[in-house]
Amino acid sequence: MECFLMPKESGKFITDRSKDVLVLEEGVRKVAEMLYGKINSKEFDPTGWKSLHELNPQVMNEDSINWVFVADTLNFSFWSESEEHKCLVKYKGKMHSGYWSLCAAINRALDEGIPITSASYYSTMTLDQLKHVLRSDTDIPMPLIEERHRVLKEAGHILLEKFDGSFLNCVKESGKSAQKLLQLVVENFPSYKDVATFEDKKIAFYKRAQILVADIWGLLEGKGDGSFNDIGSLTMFADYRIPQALVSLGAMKYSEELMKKLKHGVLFQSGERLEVEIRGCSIWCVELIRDYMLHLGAQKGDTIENLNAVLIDYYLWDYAREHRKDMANIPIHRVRCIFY
Ligand SMILES: Nc1nc2c(c(CN[C@H]3C=C[C@H](O)[C@@H]3O)cn2[C@@H]2O[C@H](COP(=O)(O)O)[C@@H](O)[C@H]2O)c(=O)[nH]1
Repeated sequence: MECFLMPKESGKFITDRSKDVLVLEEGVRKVAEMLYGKINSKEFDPTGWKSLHELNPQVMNEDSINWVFVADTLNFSFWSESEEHKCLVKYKGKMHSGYWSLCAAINRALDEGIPITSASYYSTMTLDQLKHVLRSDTDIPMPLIEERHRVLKEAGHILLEKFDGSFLNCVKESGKSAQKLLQLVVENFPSYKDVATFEDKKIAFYKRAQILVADIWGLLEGKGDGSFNDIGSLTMFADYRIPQALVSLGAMKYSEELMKKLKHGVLFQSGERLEVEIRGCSIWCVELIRDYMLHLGAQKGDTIENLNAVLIDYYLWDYAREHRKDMANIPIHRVRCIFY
């Protein structure tokens, strides 16, 4: 079995050697102070996963757990060439873009009587059936539809073979450990194995695997099968939105060289040095933000209930969605892959 540095250690290893992405101590402190002011808000409470997002399942049951598994199996690469022309999915009278277009499409299918969250169904779906489920309400389709079809069928077959067709069985096998569930996911579901090589070191980001564990924790509000005693060991999820937010907020900085490529909309390859530096530095940057928030709490003598990289990530991701316009001067890095 090949051994990879886990995401946290990968983040540190990459940050210490990064040439085109910098983590800025001063900016980290500024963001930590901004977030500290929100520490008692809904956003920093596990119940926020449902109450803040109407498209997320609102009932804590096995169907919802299988909904999360399908959503996170397909949770990648929603960005479009142009902000004006992109895939949009209309659900209950509202238009949804990006990751939320996927959630809207899943809910639309369920409303139409298509059992899209049942492994016995999606493990044998045809490409045309999936194209119908994920159909856009604009003339721009959801990106990577063939890859989505491949990874969804593969995940469905494995879930049927190894976990009796339900992700709840995988969660139960983890014995309430986030790290155990993370390992079960990356060892059993190949499309979740989000790894790379950086300066001859095998590193892991495990973005979709970590967010899958976190979304189960959020759905179950950290209770029952989701009471992971080690949820704090997960890092932020290295996607293409959080780096944009971190640079926009001044906690991270790109070199002139890298900025030029981003502004030209260069297509990066998954695993290339610049892309790995962006993802790795984002992980470490959020680790430092969390540490500084804990330091602020200790200084003020506050007892902080829930503070972990997961809730910081969720907050920053929602923040980036709400401040899309303010962040327009910091382009996302464009990659087409199944990992994020
Ligand atoms: N780091 C991080 N990356 C996240 C998420 C989510 C959705 N999670 C929500 C669901 C429940 C929670 O309440 C979260 O609010 C999607 N992504 C990634 O973003 C990209 C899509 O972006 P856009 O094109 O703007 O929709 C794509 O790479 C996708 O994989 C997150 O939370 N954190």
